[in-house]
Amino acid sequence: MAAVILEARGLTRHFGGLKAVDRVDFDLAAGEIHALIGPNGAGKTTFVSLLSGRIEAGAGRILFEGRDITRLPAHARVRRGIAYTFQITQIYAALSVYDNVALAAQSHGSHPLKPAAMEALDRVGLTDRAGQIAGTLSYGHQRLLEVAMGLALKPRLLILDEPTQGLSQGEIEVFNGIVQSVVPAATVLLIEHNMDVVMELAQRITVLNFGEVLATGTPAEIRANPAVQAAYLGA
Ligand SMILES: Nc1ncnc2c1ncn2[C@@H]1O[C@H](COP(=O)(O)OP(=O)(O)OP(=O)(O)O)[C@@H](O)[C@H]1O
Repeated sequence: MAAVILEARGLTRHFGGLKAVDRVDFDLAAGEIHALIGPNGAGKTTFVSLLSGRIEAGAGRILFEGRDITRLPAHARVRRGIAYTFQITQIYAALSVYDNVALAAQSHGSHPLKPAAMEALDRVGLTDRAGQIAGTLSYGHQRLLEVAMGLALKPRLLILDEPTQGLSQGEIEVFNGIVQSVVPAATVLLIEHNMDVVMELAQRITVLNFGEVLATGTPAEIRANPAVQAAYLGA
């Protein structure tokens, strides 16, 4: 296996009595596309929120590029190269498409700003819409803008939470191409319910169930795993 870029050990987050993420061990290989799947409520969003620092771990630790980031605030993790695009609410609806991406590029410290912002827009195919007010974009284009904002941060690790939700088939194909273009320079961790997207993109898949890792493996191994079929794929 390639070098490990991110390592979680015993990562845990409970909400009251609910074990949303429970003692999870997880390795991400540098340069891979890794999908995180599992039934609704399995703990996927909570898990990536722990990795990005949006929420604090109850126990366990996270190493990123060999350094312990468990207690770092989210913004410090962004500076280390972890970008988490999670929800459309990240977009500034009243600003132009360009300004949204430029803000992300600026927070990365890119200089000059314009080429960095335009490159990110070009990668998601939104160059022609640079001047448009972001809130007037179609839903699919807003999701692509969100990905462009993530790319403008020049991440080492890009975490995408259900990025294809609500996209048309054509937009999904564009999205798949974008993700494939990001690796292996960067690493991608993808929460995804669309199994066609998972099977096309992922080199490895981790299945979460009730806050625990049920299985990790290649797409073929995961498809053939009886426990996964019972808990998720066959459902
Ligand atoms: N802030 C919170 N307070 C209390 N419970 C929470 C909180 N966030 C998540 N949970 C609960 O933790 C469990 C895991 O939720 P999470 O959103 O991580 O699952 P998920 O696998 O991402 O689900 P989905 O596929 O539906 O997005 C769920 O039972 C959820 O209701």
